[in-house]
Amino acid sequence: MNAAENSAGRGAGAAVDLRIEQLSFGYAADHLIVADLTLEIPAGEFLTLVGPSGCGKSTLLRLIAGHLSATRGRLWLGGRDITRTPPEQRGIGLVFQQHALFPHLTAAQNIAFGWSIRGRSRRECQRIAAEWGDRVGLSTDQLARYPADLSGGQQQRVALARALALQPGICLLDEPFAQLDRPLREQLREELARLHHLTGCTFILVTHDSEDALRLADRVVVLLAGRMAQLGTPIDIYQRPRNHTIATLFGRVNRISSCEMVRPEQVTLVPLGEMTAPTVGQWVGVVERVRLLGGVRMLEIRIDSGDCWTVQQPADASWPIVGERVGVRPRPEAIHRLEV
Ligand SMILES: Nc1ncnc2c1ncn2[C@@H]1O[C@H](COP(=O)(O)OP(=O)(O)OP(=O)(O)O)[C@@H](O)[C@H]1O
Repeated sequence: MNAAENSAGRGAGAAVDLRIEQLSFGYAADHLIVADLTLEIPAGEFLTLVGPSGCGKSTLLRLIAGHLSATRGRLWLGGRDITRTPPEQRGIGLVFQQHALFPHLTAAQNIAFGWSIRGRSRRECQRIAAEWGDRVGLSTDQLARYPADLSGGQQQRVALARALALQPGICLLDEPFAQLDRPLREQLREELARLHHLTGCTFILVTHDSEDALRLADRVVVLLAGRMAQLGTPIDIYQRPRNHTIATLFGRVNRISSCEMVRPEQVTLVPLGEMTAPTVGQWVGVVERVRLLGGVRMLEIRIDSGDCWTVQQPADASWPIVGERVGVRPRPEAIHRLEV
């Protein structure tokens, strides 16, 4: 057993569950930012929190971390009531954008900082830093550098290692990769999934990137104006969003009627000559635009009724072309009814 695993630090080792009970909070007395939120997160779950800017995602994370105190409600971590527990005694790992690394400490010293202030020897701290540095993909050379001499991605790896090295039962991540470019984000997304698997820790990730949210999560919480608007598996949220606002957070939406929608990959294109009668469940439109997006071909089709639909095809499709008239036919089983 290594020093980290052998630790007696609060929450060290096993993942813990979190219960949020009727939690409310407002920066001003007359305006709730988090409103009567109840949620149970089982130990080891990867939960993502998604919602439009200003809906209260970071505020909720700060309440869980203990940097803000709830106006109403309770928080239970591993069966322990932590509602009034100071942040440093909650045993929660944090990777927040605003939690900068200590500039005067090397990457290795940053990673082992939590253990160093708990009295671990220098040698133990070095070993912990090497072990966690390796787990997050930092080289020995990078571990010896100061944060200012590391790239943004490397700094976030240090922040991740620093949070996870203490083996918290739960780790809160607030947009950790928001500042990074797309290829790096994708790489770190995969690494985050690997680290979640490796540590078994409960993860709560705030993100405005719907792809992160859907790819990483066991379950997704959608917050709208401080309230839980939907909770479900990624497939639930993507294919069966409760309303139009939620649907648009997670990708393109084709509206069939005021309360029915279909996703772009669930629409079949039909040559006009092969359109069947009667015409219920199919429409005709003209291709206005074709774009290659990663591995797919996206078409924008102006339906005769005036609506614009997005239809997804494999990247190597060559039909139809811009200006052509086509039939569009949503797969009946993929048509989803929204609450209005
Ligand atoms: N310290 C503060 N004092 C007063 N209002 C605040 C404070 N911090 C945040 N707010 C307000 O609370 C609301 C929720 O903010 P929060 O940062 O939780 O949203 P968010 O969903 O994380 O947004 P984003 O995705 O833009 O980061 C916003 O309207 C914001 O302006």
